[in-house]
Amino acid sequence: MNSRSPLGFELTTSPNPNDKGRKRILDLGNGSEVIYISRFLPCDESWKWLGYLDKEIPWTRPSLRVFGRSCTQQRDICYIASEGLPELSYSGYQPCAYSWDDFPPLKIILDAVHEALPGSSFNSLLLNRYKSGSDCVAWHSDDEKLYGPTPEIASVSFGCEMDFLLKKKPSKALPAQSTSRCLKGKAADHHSFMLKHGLLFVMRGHTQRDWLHSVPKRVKAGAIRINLTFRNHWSSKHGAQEKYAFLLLFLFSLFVSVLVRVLPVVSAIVAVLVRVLPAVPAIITGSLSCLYITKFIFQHKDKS
Ligand SMILES: O=C(O)CCC(=O)C(=O)O
Ligand SMILES: [Fe+2]
Repeated sequence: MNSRSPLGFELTTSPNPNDKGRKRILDLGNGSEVIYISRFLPCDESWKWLGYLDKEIPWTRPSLRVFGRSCTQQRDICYIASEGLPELSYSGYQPCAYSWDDFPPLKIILDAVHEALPGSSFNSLLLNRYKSGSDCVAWHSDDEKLYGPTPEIASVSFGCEMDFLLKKKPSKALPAQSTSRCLKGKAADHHSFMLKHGLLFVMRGHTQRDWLHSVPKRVKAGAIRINLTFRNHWSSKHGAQEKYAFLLLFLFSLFVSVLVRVLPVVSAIVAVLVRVLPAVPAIITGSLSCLYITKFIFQHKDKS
């Protein structure tokens, strides 16, 4: 796939077939997993993408309200969403939603991500730019209701390598101390990944429900890093469709359970009818004959 960028160079997403990165899947347990494909985009192309994104995207560094205090977000962001989606809002900030048509080359990466993740369907994109070593993302999970119960979040990285950390949320069922003791020797509750230039990293299943992630500050102030996080924003239409499907399923199961109870009664009535019906002509003829004989006897009795 090719598209001419506003900068005049060809932007492609067709990775070098000889250098195509392998898809690795890490099962985090309890229905959470991450996928990473290094060299998802070829190195040279990824540098072109970095240049394009750095110059063409209208980056903003928003002011947020966190625990009642205002602070500046420690990275630049931009938000792109398909038409008709409800507005995104977090920590008292509502980013302006740009359209995919404002940045047509981004559709090339969107298509490549869809191709790499069969069944995925992303309709919004949050772009992050880390300009210096002090830019970062604190521990959080992207578990907003608008992403649904098991969000799939696919992120493509460009530029300077940064660490991506995952840590398990404390279990609600057990006190914090006994949780770590219980998990000892079992599945790890911390993971660290290197977000390399051109890498596709995906979190899915219950990862947002059960895990926190962060991109910590770098000790050495390095070069710029840009990251694209593709998300599927549940529209109210999806929610309504789900409720409607649930109602239909409920009515159908109610109908089946009533049918299962009523069916034996109906079949008993049918069985009785099947036995009685052939006798009906005989019963009618017999009754009429009786009537006629009784009438005949009474008429002759009156005359005599
Ligand atoms: O920069 C990254 O790789 C992660 C960004 C992130 O976690 C987010 O935008 O929610
Ligand atoms: Fe995140």
